[in-house]
Amino acid sequence: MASLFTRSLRTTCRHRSLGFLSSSSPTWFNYRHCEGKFDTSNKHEERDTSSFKSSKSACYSTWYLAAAGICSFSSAMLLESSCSSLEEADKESGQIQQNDVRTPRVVFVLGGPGSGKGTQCSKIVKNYGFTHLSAGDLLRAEIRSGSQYGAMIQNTIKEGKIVPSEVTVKLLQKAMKESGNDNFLIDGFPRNEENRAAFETVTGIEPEFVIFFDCTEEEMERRIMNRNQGRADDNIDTIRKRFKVFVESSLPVVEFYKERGKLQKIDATRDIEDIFKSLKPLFTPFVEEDLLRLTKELLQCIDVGDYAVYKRLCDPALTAFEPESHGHLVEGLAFHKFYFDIGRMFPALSSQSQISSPKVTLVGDDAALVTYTRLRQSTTMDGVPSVEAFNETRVWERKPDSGGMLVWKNVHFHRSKSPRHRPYRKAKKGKDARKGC
Ligand SMILES: Nc1ncnc2c1ncn2[C@@H]1O[C@H](COP(=O)(O)OP(=O)(O)O)[C@@H](O)[C@H]1O
Ligand SMILES: Nc1ccn([C@H]2C[C@H](O)[C@@H](COP(=O)(O)OP(=O)(O)O)O2)c(=O)n1
Repeated sequence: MASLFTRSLRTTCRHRSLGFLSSSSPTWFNYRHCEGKFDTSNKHEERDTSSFKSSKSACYSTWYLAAAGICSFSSAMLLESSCSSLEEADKESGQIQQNDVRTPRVVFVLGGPGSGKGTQCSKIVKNYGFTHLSAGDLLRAEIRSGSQYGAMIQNTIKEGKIVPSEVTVKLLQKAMKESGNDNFLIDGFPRNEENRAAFETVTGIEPEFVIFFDCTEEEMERRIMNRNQGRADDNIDTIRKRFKVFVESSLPVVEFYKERGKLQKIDATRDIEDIFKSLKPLFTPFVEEDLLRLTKELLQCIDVGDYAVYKRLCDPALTAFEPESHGHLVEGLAFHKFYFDIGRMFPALSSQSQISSPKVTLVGDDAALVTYTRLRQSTTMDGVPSVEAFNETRVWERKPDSGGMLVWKNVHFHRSKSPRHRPYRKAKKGKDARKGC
């Protein structure tokens, strides 16, 4: 963190070169994510974004956007006004925008009625930060809302049949927009070929994989009869009809994904914890990806001097060993904030970092080590380019945020010293020359 002293963080110079990354860029980012009210008519932003992409630094720019989460799917969706009913959603169909940097992750969860889809989904949500969208719950909520589709949905469900895809896809689309997330567990969908094709056509999204809870009818029937949620369709007549519809309409969808190598079949007759254990490895790669993305975002906010993002990503009790602490363990954020603060005094300097040879090691469910070499390019006060290479280890821990959601926080880091390399400067004799690599 302390090399911020020389690299001086975010610079006016970069603000200018990256156009829309003005001094208010963090606000821009937060605005989209927290309030979702960004004005799409903002010409300044549109113009600057396009020139940014076409610039020489497009590579870095794209990386920056991804790292900062600026172009996430949820942001794109939040750009659109949220609609309060399905009727309003009608007017907006097909408007989920997939931005180019980060596509949403969608996992479909299939299985017969009572196979335990909802039960496992709530465990996945708690552990992996997905938004759970149950097609059945959305349809039941639509009935309760008194919408024009209510009676039709109610009758269809009572008959154990499948509601037309047009309605279900719109409800899903609306819920996705409103979630502010870009990781979705979609439960009880697609239930037939029509559902599958409609979702893909309207959203353009393909699932990462599809979980299929394989359970016997006897066991499913037993579970539903004990479910006690007062559902109109949880009676023996409707249950039998639902089983029939499942075999005829939903199993072909399961087969479709099996042929495409996307199916994860789970023996759902076991007990709840056993089933969850076999689901965990499916989500581990997402956790690793997210940790790497968070680490990049952290380095990026250091480079650009965005303390607000740094504070969001780090635990207030962050500990660190870094060359600047001279072998002492630094505790808390004040030591690091100092460098962000003085960064503002050196607006002519700029820097950017890249991660090389990253390795993510999960330690149980709630802790992880991310190790890598960080290559940091910067310019000195006299405009000379320089490259440093640090070996860094960051310890991340998953902790509840103020709203009780589990989020990853950087709780400790360790950074090595770096030999300084100045590619455009003749090596001096003596001490400096030995430092260069
Ligand atoms: N593995 C399991 N073993 C026993 N009961 C279960 C299991 N999974 C879920 N249940 C119970 O069975 C009922 C149906 O589960 P649910 O998650 O609602 O199924 P689905 O969403 O597939 O219809 C619930 O009452 C739930 O508590
Ligand atoms: N994609 C979907 C999902 C559910 N439905 C309707 C028809 C289903 O029988 C009911 C209940 O579905 P839900 O997934 O909540 O419950 P079960 O898995 O059947 O226990 O909703 C639908 O029409 N289309």
